[in-house]
Amino acid sequence: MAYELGIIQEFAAAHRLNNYPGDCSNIHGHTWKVEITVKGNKLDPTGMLIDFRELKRIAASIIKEKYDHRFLNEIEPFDRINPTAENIAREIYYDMKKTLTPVVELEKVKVWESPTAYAVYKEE
Ligand SMILES: Nc1nc2c(c(=O)[nH]1)N=C([C@H](O)[C@H](O)COP(=O)(O)OP(=O)(O)OP(=O)(O)O)CN2
Ligand SMILES: [Zn+2]
Repeated sequence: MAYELGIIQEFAAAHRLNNYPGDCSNIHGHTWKVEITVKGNKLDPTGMLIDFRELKRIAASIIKEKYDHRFLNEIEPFDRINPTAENIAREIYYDMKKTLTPVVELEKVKVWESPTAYAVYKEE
C-alpha cells in the first residue's frame, strides 16, 4: 500500500470508569481527540486516495453525532463495558469501517484521552 492519510476529529464528553481504583471512577470529562488513518494504493483522477473533506464528513457523522456532549456510560455499548480509550477506539473503528468499505481501507483509529495518553485500535 503506497498511501496513508489521516484526519482528526474531537469530541467533548463525560465518563466514569467502573471498578477503577481511583478518581477516574467519578464522573469527569475529556476533550477526546480521534485520529482516523486510512490506506490504499489507487488515487482517483484528482490525485486523491479519498478527499479529506469526505473523510472528515464521515468521521463527524459517526463521532460527533454519537458522542459529542454526551455521558458515554449511557451510550451502548458503554452501558455494559467501560468507556476507556481502548474501547472507544474499537467502537469508532468498526463504525468507520462499515461506512468506509469499499471506498477506502481503514488502517487504524487512535483516541487521545489527553495530550499525553492515547490508545490505538487496528486489525492485524
Ligand atoms: N489504559 C487506560 N488507562 C486509563 C484510561 C483509559 O482509557 N485507558 N482512562 C483513565 C481515565 O479516564 C483518566 O481520566 C485519564 O487519565 P490520565 O490520562 O492520567 O488523565 P489525567 O487528566 O489524570 O492526566 P495527568 O497527565 O495525570 O494530569 C485512566 N487510565
Ligand atoms: Zn477519564
